[in-house]
Formats: sequence, C-alpha cells, structure tokens
Amino acid sequence: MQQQKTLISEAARPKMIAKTALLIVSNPNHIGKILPSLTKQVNKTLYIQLLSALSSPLGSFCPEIFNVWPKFTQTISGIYAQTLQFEDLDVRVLLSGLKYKNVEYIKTRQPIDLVVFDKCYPEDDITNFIKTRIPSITDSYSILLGDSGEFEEPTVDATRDYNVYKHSVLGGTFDRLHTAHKLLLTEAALRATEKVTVGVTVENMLGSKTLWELIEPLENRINGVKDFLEDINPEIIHNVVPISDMYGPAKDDPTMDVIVVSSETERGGVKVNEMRCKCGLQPLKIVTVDLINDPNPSPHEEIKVSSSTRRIRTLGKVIQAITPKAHLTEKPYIIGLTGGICSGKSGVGRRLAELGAYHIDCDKVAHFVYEPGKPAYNKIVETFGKEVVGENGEINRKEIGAIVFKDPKQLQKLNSIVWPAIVEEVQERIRKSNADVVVMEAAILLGAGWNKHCHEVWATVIPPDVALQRLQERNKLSLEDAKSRLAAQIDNKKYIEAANVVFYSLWDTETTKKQVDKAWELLLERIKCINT
Ligand SMILES: CC(C)(COP(=O)(O)OP(=O)(O)OC[C@H]1O[C@@H](n2cnc3c(N)ncnc32)[C@H](O)[C@@H]1O)[C@@H](O)C(=O)NCCC(=O)NCCS
Ligand SMILES: Nc1ncnc2c1ncn2[C@@H]1O[C@H](COP(=O)(O)OP(=O)(O)OP(=O)(O)O)[C@@H](O)[C@H]1O
Repeated sequence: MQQQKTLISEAARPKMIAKTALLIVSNPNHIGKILPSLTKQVNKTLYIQLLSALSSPLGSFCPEIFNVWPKFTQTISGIYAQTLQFEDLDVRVLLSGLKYKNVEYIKTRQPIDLVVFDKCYPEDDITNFIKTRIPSITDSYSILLGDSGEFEEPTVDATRDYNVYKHSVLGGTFDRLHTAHKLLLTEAALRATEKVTVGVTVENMLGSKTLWELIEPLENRINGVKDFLEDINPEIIHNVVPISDMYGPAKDDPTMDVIVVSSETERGGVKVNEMRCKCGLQPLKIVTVDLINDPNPSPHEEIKVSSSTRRIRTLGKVIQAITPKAHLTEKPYIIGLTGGICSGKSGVGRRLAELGAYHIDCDKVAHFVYEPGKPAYNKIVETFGKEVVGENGEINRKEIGAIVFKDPKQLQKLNSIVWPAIVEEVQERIRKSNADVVVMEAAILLGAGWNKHCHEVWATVIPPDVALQRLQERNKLSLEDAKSRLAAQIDNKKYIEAANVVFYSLWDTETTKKQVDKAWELLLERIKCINT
C-alpha cells in the first residue's frame, strides 16, 4: 500500500483556502505545532475530533479515562488553550465520539472541505476513512497530513469530581462566543446525560459592560450557543432561553442537577442555590471552571479572554457589510463620518486627513453657505425676515436658533434651505479635489439622509456620561444645558446600527489613533479590491 507523505508545509497547501476543516487528532498535546500553518488554510471553522475516541480503522486507543466523559475536560481545555491566539477561527472540539461508545460517524453542521490528520496514514485507509466516516464531506475536499501525532495518555486531575448528571445548567451573555464560553458549554455537555439548559442575558442586564452597544442581539447570541451545542453534542437536548436576572430557570427547575460556573461567577452559583433552598428545592452541584487568560491583551483590554476585548478588537474593522450603491461612482470613495456631540469626530477626521483622505467638515461648510452672497443666505432672509440678519450683515445664528428650536416646522424650513446648499457645496469641493478618498464629517449625516451620498458610514461613539462631561468642559456648559443638548441627539445604538465601521474614543487619543489607522489600512485594501 502506498504511503502518502504529504506534510503540512508550504508545498502541500491546497490551492483554495478552505472554509471549514476537520482535524483528526491522535495527539491532542501537539495541536499547537500544526495550527500556525493550518490557520492559513482555513478561514472559518475548525472542527477537532480526537481519533483516539473513535472506533476507527486508522487505529483506536481506549484507555480507561474514555469511560468517564468529564475526565476529558483537561484534555479539551488543553486543546482549546493551544488555539487561543487564533481567535478569528471558530474552533469546535466534537464530543459525540467521547461520550458514546462505538460512534462511527463524525457529524458536523458545516460541510467539510479540508480534512487534516496529525499523522501519516496509508492513502487508501485515509480515503476509506473519509468516505465512510465523514458524511458532511464536500465533493472537492482536500487532505493534509501532519507529523505530530503519537498518542499520549491524557492527564487527569485526580482531585476533581467527575460525576455525570441528567441535566446541567449555566448562564451568560455569550456575546461573540469565545474559547472560555466554549469550555463552559463543553463542561456542561460533558456533565449531562440528557439535557443542557443555558440562560442568555437580555438587554437590561448589559448596560454596565464595556461597549455594550456592540453586543450582538439576543437572538444571535442564543443561536450562537445553540449552534455550538448542536455541533459538539447533538445527542442531548439543548434548552437555550433568555434570562432577565442572574437566576433564570435555575432558581426553580426541580429537574436540574448541576450548574457550571467560572471562578468569577461561582458566587452566582451559590446565590442560585440560596434561592433554590428558599423554594424548597435541592441545591445544584456547582462545577467551577478556571478562568482562561488572553494570550496578548493590550492596554484597556481585559487580562482574561472576554467578549469586551473582542468588541474592542472590532473597532476600526468592518462590523457591517458594505452594500454597494449603484448611483455612486467608484472614485472618489466617500466615507461619511458621524457620531454624537463630543464623540471625537473631528479628531478622527483630522487623523484621516493626515493619512491622505480629503476631509470635509460639514459644520464648516454650513457656516460657509450662510455667509452673505453664498447660496443659502438670500433664501434664509426671504423666509425668516430681516430680523435674523445682524448688524454686521451676517445671519445671526443665535437668533435663528431661537426661532427654529422651539418650532419643528420652522426647523424643517431652515433645513430644506441649508441642507441642499451644503450638499451642493460639498460636491463642488469633492469635484475640485480630485481625491481618491473623501471623508465627509457631519453630526447630522444620518438625520439629513446624507449617508446615501457615501460608500460607507463610519461612526464615533462614547458613553453618554463621558459625552456629558466632555461637553461641559469643552463648551463651558452647565450640567442642565449639556444634558438637554445630549437629549436632543440620536443615541449611540442608532449610530452603530447605521455604521460599517465604529470608533470608540473613550481612552487616550493614541488608542483612538490606532483604531483610525487600522480602519484606514483596511479601507485601502478594500478599495484596491474594488479597483482591480
Ligand atoms: C449573571 C450571569 C449569568 C451573567 O453572565 P456574564 O455576563 O458574566 O456572561 P459572559 O458571557 O461574560 O460569561 C459567561 C460565563 O463564562 C464565564 N467566562 C467568561 N470569560 C471567561 C474566561 N476568560 N475564563 C473562564 N470563564 C469565563 C463567565 O464567568 C460566565 O460564567 C453570570 O455572570 C452568573 O452569575 N452566572 C452564575 C449563575 C448562573 O449561571 N445563572 C443563570 C442560570 S440559568
Ligand atoms: N480619544 C480621546 N480621548 C480623550 N478625549 C478625547 C478623545 N477624543 C476626543 N476627545 C476630547 O473630546 C472632546 C470632543 O472631541 P471632538 O471635538 O473631536 O468631538 P466631535 O465629535 O467632533 O464633537 P462635536 O461634534 O461636538 O464638535 C474634545 O474636547 C477632545 O479633546
């Protein structure tokens, strides 16, 4: 039989990057050796199946620990720990082969287009294995073979309790499902013979979290948890429900046996039990998982792996697909930059100008079109009367503000004069600039509907309490005045919903600059793709 010698190396790379790969592992301790090159070949999901847990023609090992599922916790934590630095890859360690004897098929929800073995096997055996064991394989799959797999006995912590129960429970926000979440869910699945219940926090529990506005909608978070559990252990029931307090269904469900927490939420587990006692129910067994630390936290990021860090890392990147607008020409590429008062728009605009964009501040353009002899001047005087003209012949903006801010109809009239004049002036400046990239900065971008003139919308946000403080300091306003200015604008969530890219100027200006520099670099790549 001919031995296939392909190793994971530059030469052996399949031509296409796979969306989903399945790694069949005989040595879970050495996955870290394969991952750096493997992560260049797969860009979405990496399933991991321990070969040693399968009855397989490629060889099967069945040491004593495979009869007690929760003993896998340490092995699986070890596997995930080796994947931590590849956070863009969705890694999923499959449990069915571990929990149930004589499992023959490796079932995955995503179709597999690359199969990787950490060891060389005869070619015929591999082909046969793939055909008979992986029903979700695509027609055009590729194979890679590594050379790190010789089975090593997994380590087991003899002091831990490895009991299994019918029904396990856990809770969380589960925003951007990360490695620590996956380990908690895995522990819950390993402990349960029949059912896992997961409580997912609803919006009223999220307000204190960093960048809470970027937390995914409840439905997405629930679906993320369900999808993961269905992949790793489809054989048990997954009951994933919204919770609006820290107890969720765990406070009064008599069928639950065990709650899985981390060392930071252990106290929550104890409180759940206190509540159960009040309801006359048995306390839940508490299984505590250690905290997992982030391999490379930056300043302002948490030491532990966390969803907040993942949210921070999206700043400057595209968070919402960019819809092509057929009515816009490819060049210049126009970015609409918007955000609330004192959110840092001007700072971001200035940095983009330093990087090479043609920056137009629409506030300044508005001042320009009000000037005597400029497009809006005569119409404003015709509409609002000579009273709005000051002694110097210029429009008195305070005077006109007093008229329009107490009467929405008058405001609408003013906007219908000034907005088109601004757009016309902006377009004229863009034409003259001959720029490749234009940044059109406007607080009212969304309200005025100017986003239709932009290829992308970028938004700056800060928490309302910080905006309040900055506004008082910068504009020398009283607390009351600053509050009413803030109350009049749309909230951060609306900006974020409309934005393709978001900046958060909460920290020092250097951190904001880094977000902008990243956004610029990624933008240039995008535009290059469009132009080539
Ligand atoms: C109130 C709760 C649910 C809110 O969840 P939280 O916002 O903390 O969720 P988050 O998505 O951040 O984390 C979910 C779970 O993963 C754990 N976790 C998060 N990061 C890490 C990490 N780096 N390492 C280990 N565990 C981690 C959390 O401690 C938590 O147990 C939670 O904190 C809690 O008190 N849980 C214990 C009680 C419980 O489970 N109640 C609901 C039962 S249905
Ligand atoms: N990253 C940052 N860290 C600390 N302070 C900042 C940061 N960015 C901006 N600021 C401060 O916040 C205030 C508002 O910034 P800036 O003027 O850029 O906001 P803006 O969105 O353009 O405001 P407006 O629309 O109200 O004119 C300024 O006083 C600025 O110094």
